[in-house]
Amino acid sequence: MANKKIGVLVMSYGTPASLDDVEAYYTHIRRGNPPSPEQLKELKDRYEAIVGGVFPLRENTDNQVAGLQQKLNEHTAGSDVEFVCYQGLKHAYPFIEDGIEDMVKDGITEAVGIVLAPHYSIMSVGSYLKRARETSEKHGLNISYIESYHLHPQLIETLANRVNSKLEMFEETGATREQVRVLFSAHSLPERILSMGDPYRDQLLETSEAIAKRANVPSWQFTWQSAGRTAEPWLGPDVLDTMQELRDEQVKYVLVAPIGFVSDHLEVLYDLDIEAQELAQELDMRLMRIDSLNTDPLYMEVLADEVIRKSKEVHV
Ligand SMILES: CC1=C(CCC(=O)O)c2cc3nc(cc4[nH]c(cc5[nH]c(cc1n2)c(C)c5CCC(=O)O)c(CCC(=O)O)c4C)C(CCC(=O)O)=C3C
Ligand SMILES: [Fe+2]
Repeated sequence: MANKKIGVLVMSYGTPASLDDVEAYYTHIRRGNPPSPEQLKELKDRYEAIVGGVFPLRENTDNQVAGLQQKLNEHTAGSDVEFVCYQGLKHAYPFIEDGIEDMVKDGITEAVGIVLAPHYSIMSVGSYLKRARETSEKHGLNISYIESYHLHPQLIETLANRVNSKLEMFEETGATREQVRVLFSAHSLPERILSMGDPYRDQLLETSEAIAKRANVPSWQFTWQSAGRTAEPWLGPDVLDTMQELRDEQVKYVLVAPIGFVSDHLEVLYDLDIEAQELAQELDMRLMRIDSLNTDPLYMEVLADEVIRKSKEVHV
């Protein structure tokens, strides 16, 4: 029988639960400033284009948390430790603060926090951890964090498999591996993160390089996507500009691998599958993307392994 319960705070960006929730969600992202009707319509249109009436995005995260819980149970069966997962979202209910308060209510005193994003940035993971830290301190919860896991061997393995299987699909249609340009991509952030010494870009390049090596990718480069529309400069080049350049280089086959995202989100289903795909048609280019990890057992193993390792370090 388990006599020690350790809480696991599973954090992510959060996605609205329905089309009606988009306004409140967007207002939260904009730090309480409601979007203009035009901005709201534009975002709602993007969601509508991908969900077609149903709204499956929240389920992706719910399923990942359930998958991690199950993996952790497998690992701890018969031991005296039990892990209990709680969700904490940045911009939607249950918020990071709610997850921590639920743990405290359940009598949990020790916890590990992990984010459903492998790469650390002050502006992404860093801000999740800051909020978790502040709320935990208020409640006297002893919580430690996994900041990144961008080179975890099973993460590289499963992403390399996904790249490989799409390269094979290209080969089946008559292209050679050398003719396919693999574009590793991630969510852009404001350029100023670089002068802040942020590890985000370097970690993304390390993941890309490790996958390229393991999957024997002859031709690849890194590009950004989904930049915000604010006045300040965001990291580039953007995937759409990169595709224009590839056309000038006569590249006909492109495989995009959005390694900064771990499940099917707006950035994958809209920015890549609709927007980038439309451009590919215009450029007479064949564009594919790797499947998202979602509840991939190897990804669940990565998360469980990180949580167990951290808990052994801190909560012996
Ligand atoms: C680094 C990063 C990740 C990856 C790491 C991580 O996962 O943390 C990420 C993920 C996500 N971003 C998401 C959605 C949105 N992000 C926005 C806006 C912004 N993202 C930013 C950064 C990131 N975002 C930033 C700096 C902004 C500007 C405002 C702000 O400072 O926050 C906006 C506003 C409108 C727009 O600009 O499009 C939306 C709707 C969804 C859920 C989509 C769904 O529902 O499927 C997910 C997974
Ligand atoms: Fe975002």
